[in-house]
Amino acid sequence: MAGRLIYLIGPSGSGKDSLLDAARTRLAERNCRIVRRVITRSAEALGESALGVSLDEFTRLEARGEFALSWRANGLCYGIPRKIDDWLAAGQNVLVNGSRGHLPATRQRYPDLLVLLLTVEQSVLRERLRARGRESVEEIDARLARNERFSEQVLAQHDPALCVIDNSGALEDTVECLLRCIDGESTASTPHQ
Ligand SMILES: Nc1ncnc2c1ncn2[C@@H]1O[C@H](COP(=O)(O)OP(=O)(O)O)[C@@H](O)[C@H]1O
Ligand SMILES: O=P(O)(O)OC[C@H]1O[C@H](OP(=O)(O)OP(=O)(O)O)[C@H](O)[C@@H]1O
Repeated sequence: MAGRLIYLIGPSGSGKDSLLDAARTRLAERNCRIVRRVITRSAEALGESALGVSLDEFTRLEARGEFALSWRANGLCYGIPRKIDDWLAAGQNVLVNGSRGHLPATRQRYPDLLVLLLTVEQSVLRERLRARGRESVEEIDARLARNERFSEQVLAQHDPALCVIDNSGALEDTVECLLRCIDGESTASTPHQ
C-alpha cells in the first residue's frame, strides 16, 4: 500500500525544523521519513536539514523535473526531491516541511495528504525569530506579516484532514501532539489561545 504524504506547515520560526529534529527517531519507528529540502539559502544558515544550492542550480534542477514540489517564498526557492514519490510508492510515509502558500498545489498532486499546521502565539513567534538571529529585523517583520495572512486562510478552509498543533509551550509536548496526529488519535485540535 502506498505511504501517506504528511505536510507540516506553519510560519517561519514556528518550530518546524526543531520539531522534526526532536521527533526524528520516533517518526522513523512509524515508517515515516523526513525529506531533506533543497533551498537557495547559504550553507551556514541551513543546518543539516536542507541542501543549499545557487539560484542557477535550483532553476536547472527544477527544469529537469527533479522536484516533486517546489515553491518560492521569503525571497528563496524551495524544492522537494522527486525521490519522495519512490518512498511513497514503496509504502513509506513522507514528512515534508512545507509551505502554506503552496498547500493548494500540493493537495492537487497528493489528494490524501495529512496536513499538520504548527501555530505559535504571535508574541512568542516574534521573540523566537529574534532569538534565532537568522534574519534581519525587516525580514522578521515581513515573515510575521505573511504569517497573519496565511495561517488564517488555512484554518478558514475547515479541512477534515488538518491537524492543528500548538508550539507555544515546551517542544517535548509538541512532539507528543505531532505523534498523536500521525497515529490518528487526534484529527484536529484547536489552536492555543
Ligand atoms: N517549543 C519551543 N520552545 C522554545 N523554543 C523553540 C521551540 N520550538 C522552536 N524553538 C526555537 O524557535 C526558533 C525557530 O525554530 P525553527 O525550528 O527554526 O522554526 P522553523 O523551522 O519553523 O522556521 C529556533 O531558535 C528554535 O530553537
Ligand atoms: O507559505 P509559507 O507557509 O509562509 O512558507 C513559506 C516558506 O517559509 C518557510 O521557510 P523558511 O525560509 O522560513 O525556512 P524555515 O522553515 O526553516 O524557517 C516554510 O518552510 C516555507 O518553505
